[in-house]
Amino acid sequence: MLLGVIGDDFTGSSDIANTLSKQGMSVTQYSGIPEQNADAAVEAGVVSLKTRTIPVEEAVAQSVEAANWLLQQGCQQIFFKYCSTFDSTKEGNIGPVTEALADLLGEDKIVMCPAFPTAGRTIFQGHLFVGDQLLSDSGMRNHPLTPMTDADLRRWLGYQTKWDVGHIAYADIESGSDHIEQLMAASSKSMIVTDAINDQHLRDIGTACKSRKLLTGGSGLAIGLPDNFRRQGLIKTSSNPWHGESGKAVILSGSCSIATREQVAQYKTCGPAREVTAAEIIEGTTSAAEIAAWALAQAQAPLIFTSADPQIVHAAQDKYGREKSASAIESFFGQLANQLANDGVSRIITAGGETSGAVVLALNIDAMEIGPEIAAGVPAMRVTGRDLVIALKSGNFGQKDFFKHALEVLEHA
Ligand SMILES: Nc1ncnc2c1ncn2[C@@H]1O[C@H](COP(=O)(O)OP(=O)(O)OP(=O)(O)O)[C@@H](O)[C@H]1O
Ligand SMILES: O=C(O)[C@@H](O)C(=O)CO
Repeated sequence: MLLGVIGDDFTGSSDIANTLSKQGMSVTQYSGIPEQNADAAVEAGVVSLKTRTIPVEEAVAQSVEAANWLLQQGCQQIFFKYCSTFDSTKEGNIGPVTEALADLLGEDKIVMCPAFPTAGRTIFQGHLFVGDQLLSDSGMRNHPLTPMTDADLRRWLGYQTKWDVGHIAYADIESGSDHIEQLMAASSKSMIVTDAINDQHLRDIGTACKSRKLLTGGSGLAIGLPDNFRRQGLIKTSSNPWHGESGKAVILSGSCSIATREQVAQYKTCGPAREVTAAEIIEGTTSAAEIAAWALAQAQAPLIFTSADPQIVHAAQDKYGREKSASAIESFFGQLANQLANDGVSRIITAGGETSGAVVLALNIDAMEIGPEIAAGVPAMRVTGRDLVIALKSGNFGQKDFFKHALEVLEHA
């Protein structure tokens, strides 16, 4: 294994696995830290954790353990993947996890670059944009767990770390990889926010970081990394033997992002859909078994969703508590997925990082092989050793008809 990635959620992990696979690396996504060694053919291993919103100490401990496993597999470089919208609170976890990984690896200049221009996330003068809006003006200001109320990455990261936070601005990034490499070499110990508004910027930053032991960012930053290994003759050309599954399918959506709510609304016009509320789950007026029975009785792939508008989410959080509502809903989706897989469902689409993590963990999935891209940042995946294909959609990703399109790719491609 050449490159080791630690993803702070499961959809983000499949996002970067998709990027690396498209750039020609042989990639496997692991669910949690594997107990065994990786297959020798794996060139990039992505360890998916569910650490984005757990307490800082736990996120740090799990990330360090994941890094140690990846180093044992021979990785030359570690990439800490977080969200392209920098999802975190003022307390962490991005800063503290980066500090701990830097200490482990002996790295003291670390790029912090969540930019993902393909999905409309760009960084300019240290500020993160979603399309033409500042992050703090975008739907992310209402995120159920990590409301992003400040677009200045330097300031937000500054709350989370004792390290100095540096910045390489657009004009320097435009000057290319040698210049970026020199600026990094000349800087003192720091986490360095790098502007990036297009893929060439990300390629140049990636090239400039060829000798760095640790990088951090969104999947966009990974675009230039396979070439660093390819130039050293370390990447083998591998074929990607993907095949889909034609059996029963289900869509599970716990994401409350604007994009997902639009996708839910669209799917409701053409397929069976059932909303489950936080109150029904928490007060036990419905159950995973009941919803599974409804799902299995549908002629077309059913959508089960808790996705709701911000005012509904806030009302549930005020009544039951933010953590309690999130964990009850996540555990509901986990039980539901388990029940449906036991009943023969072979295509599962999930929306939302936390939701996807809960589902993959409940299904006891060890590893997933990366197949064709369904939408930017979302690959079709095959669960290793099982007749099960899966797509984990990040909350903000995908076009309006994503669910219908994903069902087709998982079946036919
Ligand atoms: N109706 C609801 N009321 C309260 N909380 C909800 C409701 N529906 C979902 N949630 C919770 O909101 C959180 C949504 O986070 P999730 O990571 O799944 O989606 P996302 O943030 O849109 O996706 P991503 O992390 O990929 O951007 C989950 O913890 C989920 O359980
Ligand atoms: O970077 C992104 O936006 C996604 O891969 C993600 O992490 C969402 O959970």
